[in-house]
Amino acid sequence: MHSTNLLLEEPIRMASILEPSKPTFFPAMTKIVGTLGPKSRSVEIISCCLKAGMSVARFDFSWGDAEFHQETLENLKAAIKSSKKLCAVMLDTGGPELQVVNKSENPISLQADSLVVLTPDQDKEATSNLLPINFSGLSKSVKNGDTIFIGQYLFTGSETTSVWLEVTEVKGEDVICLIKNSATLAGPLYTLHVSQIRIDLPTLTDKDKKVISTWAFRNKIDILSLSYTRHAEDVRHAREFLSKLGDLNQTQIFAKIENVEGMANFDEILREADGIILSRGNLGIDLPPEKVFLFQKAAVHKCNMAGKPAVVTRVVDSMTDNLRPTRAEATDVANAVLDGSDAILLGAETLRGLYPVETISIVGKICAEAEKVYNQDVYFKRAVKYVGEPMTHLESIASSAVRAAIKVKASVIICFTSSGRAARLIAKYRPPMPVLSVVIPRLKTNQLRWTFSGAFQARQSLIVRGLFPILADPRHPAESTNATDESVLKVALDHGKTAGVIKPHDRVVVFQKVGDSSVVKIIELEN
Ligand SMILES: Nc1ncnc2c1ncn2[C@@H]1O[C@H](COP(=O)(O)OP(=O)(O)O)[C@@H](O)[C@H]1O
Ligand SMILES: C=C(OP(=O)(O)O)C(=O)O
Ligand SMILES: [K+]
Ligand SMILES: [Mg+2]
Repeated sequence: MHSTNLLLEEPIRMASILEPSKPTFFPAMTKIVGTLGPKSRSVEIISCCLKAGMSVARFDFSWGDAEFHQETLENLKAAIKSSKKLCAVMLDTGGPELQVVNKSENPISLQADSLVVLTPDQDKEATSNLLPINFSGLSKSVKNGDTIFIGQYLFTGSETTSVWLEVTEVKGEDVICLIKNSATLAGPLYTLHVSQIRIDLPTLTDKDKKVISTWAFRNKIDILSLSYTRHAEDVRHAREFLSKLGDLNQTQIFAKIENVEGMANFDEILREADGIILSRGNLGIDLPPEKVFLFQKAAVHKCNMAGKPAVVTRVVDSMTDNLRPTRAEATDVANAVLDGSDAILLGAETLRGLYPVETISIVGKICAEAEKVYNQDVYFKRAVKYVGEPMTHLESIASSAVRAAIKVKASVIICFTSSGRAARLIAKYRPPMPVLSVVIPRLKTNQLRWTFSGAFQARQSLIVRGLFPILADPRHPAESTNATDESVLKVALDHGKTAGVIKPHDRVVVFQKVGDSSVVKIIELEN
């Protein structure tokens, strides 16, 4: 590989490593998505999560019912209000997920070198030799020698509750497997992953559609996380479904790449999706271990070049019950940032972990350190080269804004945006300083009522590295006149000052569109 692929500012003085990190108003430019569940659903804990740096809350419908998630969401709203921190809401679908059906919920011990039968007959009791599952097509999909993994929901890999099976025989609808390691399945939800096998179920299931048209519709979710996306068509289909549900036509779709089929169709999926989640939990099982990092580097790079957010999952599993991550995990978080990720998604750590707040805080600190040595210069040149010439006016000005901000050592970039597009384009060039994206609402009508756009767009930028949104007052006219021009800018500057990112005599780069032209201006503050 070419040496410029090392996206690290060099050289680093060893002594500088020990310099304590300066406290900043925000933990990191990289965003943190927290999965909310039993250990992270009180107003108090969620407030602490927000203050520690969580900017997106994930509600995973693989698990829990709508009522449970609604209660958590109401608490999230209260926490947002009291902590004055913005947070986007992400709904994660169940999708074609295979599950063990264990009605009694009694623990089941599986012995290495014994046989176990997977059966679609859900009336049967789960035992050490028989596991009912929620899918009748398994016997048609697998063949002898295939590998099946069964793990607790949000398995971390370090439990003694995960088991590997090898298919030895297919008998009617049953699949007979050899147990490769001893394990005890204890807990309410166990998922199955069959390595590199296509599961003949729709990506958006009937259950998912029901949840979206009720829970998601009621709560106007910002981001749909589409589990097990395998084709661009999956994204198009989900988009069409959302488009008929009122405000959900503004919801973004993040495709979760969880298996080799999604990986093989990555380019076309990326074209359709608004962002990508690298679901390393499932993908880490589908791929041979030695290939996981290659996928990550290639996928994050493609997302960066497309200017679409890349989210990496399963980073500090061991923090589910430990106060410190392992060395490998801490290094992995930093590498995800150096690879160019926008956000880190926490699963078991925040959902059922003992230390949800500490986890967010430590991950934020690691991200911040990695950002400091991220080789923006190499990245910038690569991004410009990738786009080629001629660039669109907007992209040319957006990248120039980032360059200007670096050259004049601006403390922030202020970007006016309505759709969020301009802010995302600036973020694409990975400025080392925060971007305050001032979202200017647009008045729109569906012939029944007038509404303002902007709220979705502001929250959706909470998953993009470096973007910090401010929703402008809708009473300001969208068209910038000289009078409003200064006033909205002043609100943004005041916001930056209160937040501590802008100080007297700082330089600030402002990006805006005036009429049809994109404009960058550099302002030097007096006080
Ligand atoms: N200084 C300013 N004060 C208030 N509004 C502004 C200012 N500068 C630009 N705007 C408005 O912000 C909006 C930005 O939206 P737009 O340029 O369409 O961005 P995008 O392509 O990101 O949606 C425009 O309506 C523009 O008139
Ligand atoms: C986040 C993941 O998926 P799930 O929704 O099953 O947690 C993953 O596989 O990494
Ligand atoms: K899920
Ligand atoms: Mg998964």
